Amino acid sequence: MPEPTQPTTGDDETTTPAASPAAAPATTAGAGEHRLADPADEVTEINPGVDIAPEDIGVPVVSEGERLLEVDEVTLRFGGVVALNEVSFHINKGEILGLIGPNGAGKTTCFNVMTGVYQPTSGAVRYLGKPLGKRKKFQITKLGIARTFQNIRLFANMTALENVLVGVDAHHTTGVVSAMFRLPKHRKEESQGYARAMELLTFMGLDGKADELARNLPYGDQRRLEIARALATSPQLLCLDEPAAGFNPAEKAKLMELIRTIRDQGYTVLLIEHDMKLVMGVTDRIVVLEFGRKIAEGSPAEIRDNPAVIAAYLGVDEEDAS
Ligand SMILES: Nc1ncnc2c1ncn2[C@@H]1O[C@H](COP(=O)(O)OP(=O)(O)OP(=O)(O)O)[C@@H](O)[C@H]1O
Repeated sequence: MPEPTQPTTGDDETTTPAASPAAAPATTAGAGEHRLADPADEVTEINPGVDIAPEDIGVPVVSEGERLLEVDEVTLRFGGVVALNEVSFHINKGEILGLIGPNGAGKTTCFNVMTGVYQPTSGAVRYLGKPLGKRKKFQITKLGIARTFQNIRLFANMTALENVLVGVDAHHTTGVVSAMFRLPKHRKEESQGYARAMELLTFMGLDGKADELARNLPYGDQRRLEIARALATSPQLLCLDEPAAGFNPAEKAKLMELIRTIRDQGYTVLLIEHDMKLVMGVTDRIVVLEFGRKIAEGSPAEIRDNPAVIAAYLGVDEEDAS
């Protein structure tokens, strides 16, 4: 994605980009070393918001199938570029929604608008019925929207465990004084946070890597660590930006299983992904963007047969594609 030409509205980005797919060795699925957690493992059960329930921080909880987030006629311009053009769609609690489209369609920009990186030029994003407004990134994280990045952003010089603890800390309620004097409430939060972080590392098959520096982890592990860190913020909505980039087919198949397991444990997932097999295999519904506009929305089967979508991907006129 190009460098921003518009100032961000969120807090400063403090993460250090980790090794890129080209710079780091890919994991070899099936090699045994970097196993994804088996969804059937009892120990891998996790609960969203296990430490802090959303209602504890004033966030209403919606039931399965109810509308969690709504993108309402959102337009975003970067100078002359209309990255999003009156885009509307919604995400229901408990579903896996795919956001697809050719390169430059506006998918990542959409994530950026939903997570407070950019303010829409017009339109609104509503979460649990309320506009996100000018909330900053950390405030949106606290409300329950977490994301991973197309280009992995981990704290490269921190261990896997420390990276996840950063996510857990987002919900800590004790302050500096409590920490300095190691008051009981702080110590309790700290030990709960540690347990939660280890639980998430186990869930992602990374428990054996807890003490390794993020930058030394193989590429596939870095991608899974990013998901663990996002889950550590106890989100209601998990946004994954091309989580399978750089994965081989076996790793993609495992990722698909993992995404399903994440949903089965109560999370709602929004997935940007170029790999059509993965998107078609794991999502309940798909929204398609092209040149910043929504061109289709429907079930994977409907999207697969949609002439406008086929045309967008093949780069031909819609009539020629039908
Ligand atoms: N910060 C920015 N400044 C200027 N233009 C931008 C910026 N971010 C995105 N764009 C432009 O907005 C459009 C949408 O970009 P975006 O990265 O959202 O597409 P995408 O669908 O995520 O693409 P890809 O699949 O290649 O990641 C593109 O034309 C892009 O060049």
